[in-house]
Amino acid sequence: MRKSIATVSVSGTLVEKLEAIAAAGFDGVEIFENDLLACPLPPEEIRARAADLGLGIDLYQPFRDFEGAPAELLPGNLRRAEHKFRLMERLGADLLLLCSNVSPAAVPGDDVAAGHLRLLAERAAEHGVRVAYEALAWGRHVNEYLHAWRLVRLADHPALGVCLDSFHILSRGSDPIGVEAIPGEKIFFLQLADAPRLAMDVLPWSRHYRCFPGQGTFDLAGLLAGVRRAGYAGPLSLEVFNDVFRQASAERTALDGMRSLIALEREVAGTAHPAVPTGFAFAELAGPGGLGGIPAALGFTRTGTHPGKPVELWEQGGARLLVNATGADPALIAVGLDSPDPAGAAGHAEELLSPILPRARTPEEAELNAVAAPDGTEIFFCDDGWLADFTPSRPPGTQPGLITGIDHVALTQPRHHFDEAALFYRSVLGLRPQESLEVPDPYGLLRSKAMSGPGGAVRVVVNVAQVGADHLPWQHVALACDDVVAVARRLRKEHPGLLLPIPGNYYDDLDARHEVDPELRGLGVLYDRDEHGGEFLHLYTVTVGRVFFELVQRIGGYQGYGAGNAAVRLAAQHAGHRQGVRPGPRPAGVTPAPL
Ligand SMILES: O=C(O)c1ccc(O)c(O)c1
Ligand SMILES: [Mg+2]
Repeated sequence: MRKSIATVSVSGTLVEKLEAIAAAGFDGVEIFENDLLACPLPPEEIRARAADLGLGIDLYQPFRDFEGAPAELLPGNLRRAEHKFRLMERLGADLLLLCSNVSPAAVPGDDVAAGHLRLLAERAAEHGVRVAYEALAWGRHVNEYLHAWRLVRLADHPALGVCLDSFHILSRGSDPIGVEAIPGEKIFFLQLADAPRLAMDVLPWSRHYRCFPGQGTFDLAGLLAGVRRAGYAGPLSLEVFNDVFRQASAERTALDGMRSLIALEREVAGTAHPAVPTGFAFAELAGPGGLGGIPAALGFTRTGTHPGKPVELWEQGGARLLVNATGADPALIAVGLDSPDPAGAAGHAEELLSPILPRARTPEEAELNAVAAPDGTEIFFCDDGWLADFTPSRPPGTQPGLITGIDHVALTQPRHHFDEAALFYRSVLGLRPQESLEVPDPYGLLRSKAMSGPGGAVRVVVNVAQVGADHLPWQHVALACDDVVAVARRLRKEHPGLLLPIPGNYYDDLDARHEVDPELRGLGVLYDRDEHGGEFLHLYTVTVGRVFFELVQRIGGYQGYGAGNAAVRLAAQHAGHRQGVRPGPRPAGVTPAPL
């Protein structure tokens, strides 16, 4: 379907917005009035600029506070409308969006409102303009889409139809099934926005927190399927008011919007994701100086070396780490995911605008494709072939140990790209959002979202500094094990400096909440319990460069991440860093081993 986006959804001047929108491949735009008013170009030139960029002007908006206005305001309102119709002729736009009246002065009564709508449609038709009437969720008398449709039917004019906006429909909890009762040709326009579930009034929720489809919690695929069944064949148009998008790169936001529409169309078509990853193949760390000896200290064995690159393979149980000696500072630089169909997964990623990264490869090396996650981490789609690229330094066989695999990786996002990350992991990798929360940090606030694949085989936590530091420094690899206490005992004895010290106050509070093994206190093991009795024991290493390790033990089906302990962990990490090295940004020039 034709794809459009409202100019309000991206940052910049009107011309910058149009350029970014065109570059992302959109067919059209909704011109938002504020963007036009602030633009130094006359409407004819805006029209020409859009045409040069290959963009149609699908809609001009918003026109406000018209239907049901007190009688004495009608002449002035019609005068306003005439001006806008003439503007639209200059702009080459033939569809005007009318928002339902929000004025406290608006009078109730469907007959009056429908009469006004008819009048507006008659005047519009004289200019070759059509009017799409939208029920704002906070409209004074009209705030339900089916009410807007009743008025359109009453007004009964060919130049009048409805504009459906997913936010106004779904934020109020209206049943979207009603869209199927509206004849497709009377749905003049469809605006799409998602939103996180927030307990707040609909107006600030709409004006500050909308996001692209797939970034929030609304069932947009269900709504779109219904609108299509109704026979709607017009554009899918993103209309997102979002405080972060207003600051972010317009190019990146527009591209992300396009990705969201492609993913939505695939979801409606039932081709959402062909090859959801089934596990972690490896985590690759830039490890100059061997990561401070942490892999060996944690019980990993070096099992192979790459013949052509300074990369070592370290294994324990089902966990594999690649330690890449390039780079200035330790960091997590790539993640390998087991894929049932690596080629299909790579093709899917490309369709979702995540290009396969260029990679130097000798003919003997396994063919392996990677895409860049929003934070720059390279995500590889793997089958078992890549292991053969390493020259074994041991006889083959599983390296026994207490660690059994990789439980999750936690990545930190650039400040403006948290929603982009959620959409990337959901649409490109097929992971589902699981847990979203805010964690206090001594110097700010961290926002965190866990995404996971079927059965929790792949778990990715994305973090972003909500307030405070511009770019959160730390990433981590969480290793699964069957007995965290045994690991902790051994580390305490053999590498006492490796474990992150946890304050006694934490254990006093833990004792107040749960009866736990008193040994946890001395070992620095943290604890959580869920409402089903599932338990979580975990511990942290100190940080090297940007990265640290967590060891986790899940008991009784626990699905979380010990979120309640994250604030204590962050404070302990900051304390450690004030005594030692401060964390730096991701080292420049580190290229993941293109296996
Ligand atoms: O917040 C608003 O005023 C507003 C304006 C135009 C729209 O299409 C909309 O959905 C909301
Ligand atoms: Mg709207």
